[in-house]
Amino acid sequence: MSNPPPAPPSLADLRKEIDAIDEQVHQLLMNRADIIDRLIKVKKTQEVGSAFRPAREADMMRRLVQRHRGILPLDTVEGIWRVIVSTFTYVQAPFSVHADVSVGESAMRDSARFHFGFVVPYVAHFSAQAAVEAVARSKGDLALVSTTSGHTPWWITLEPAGAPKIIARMPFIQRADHPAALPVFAVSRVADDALVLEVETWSIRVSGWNAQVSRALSPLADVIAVPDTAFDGAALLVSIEAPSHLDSIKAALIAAGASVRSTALVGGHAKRYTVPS
Ligand SMILES: O=C(O)C(=O)C[C@]1(C(=O)O)C=C[C@@H](O)C=C1
Repeated sequence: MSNPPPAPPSLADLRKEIDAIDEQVHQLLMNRADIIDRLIKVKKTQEVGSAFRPAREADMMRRLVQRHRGILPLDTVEGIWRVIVSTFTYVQAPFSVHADVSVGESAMRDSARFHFGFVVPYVAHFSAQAAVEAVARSKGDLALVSTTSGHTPWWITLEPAGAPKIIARMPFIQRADHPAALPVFAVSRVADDALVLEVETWSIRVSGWNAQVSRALSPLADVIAVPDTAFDGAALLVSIEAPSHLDSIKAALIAAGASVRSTALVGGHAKRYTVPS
């Protein structure tokens, strides 16, 4: 005779298991905080201004996605880790997020809260220029601006040495129906060795800008263009990823009939990582 199947666990038993896991998760977070406390001294965060290390974060988010499985939504896991990592960034050196809400208040606020949580102060600005200028006046604050639209060439503020730079593009993990899908550049001052240039962002000023020149560039790079009617030209923010290169962009501009008046590297970010649907 076979034994009767074991009785299913009671609700109280399952809740005991959940309590034990919650305690472990909480304990592990406190252990993580202790490590951050030691890391502050090693990293000399206070001297540089910002503790944000976008390349490290992009890598952490990629690994998170790659090992994730099961019924827990990836959106939830990514959101939890964004709050953990950005809170520990804040704990090392407090900063504010200055967001350009001219591209849509709710989408920008969702992006700021998803990526930086509620502990990091959020400051709304009515233009990208104002957000970037607030960062330029600060020691380690960070601006969020759209990667796709520009009413003014705010990136010119980033040209001088010592000015803040584009340091990240978020979301770090792209996928269909991302809960904070608005593509944004993060602009901040970071240590030179923290700048990642897998994709370079260049400020390029051109003369002879027109639709044909714009079409010639679009297969080679992502471009935001602000036409400058006084000079028949434009201020461009061009995101360049290998195999494209600044020289190939310049050559394409010239071949299409434009001339290049100036170029300046204004930052960079990790390669875009897309989760297949
Ligand atoms: O690795 C670092 O440099 C850290 O400061 C730690 C940490 C984290 O909490 O994991 C926090 C901020 C950085 O942007 C990256 C990672």
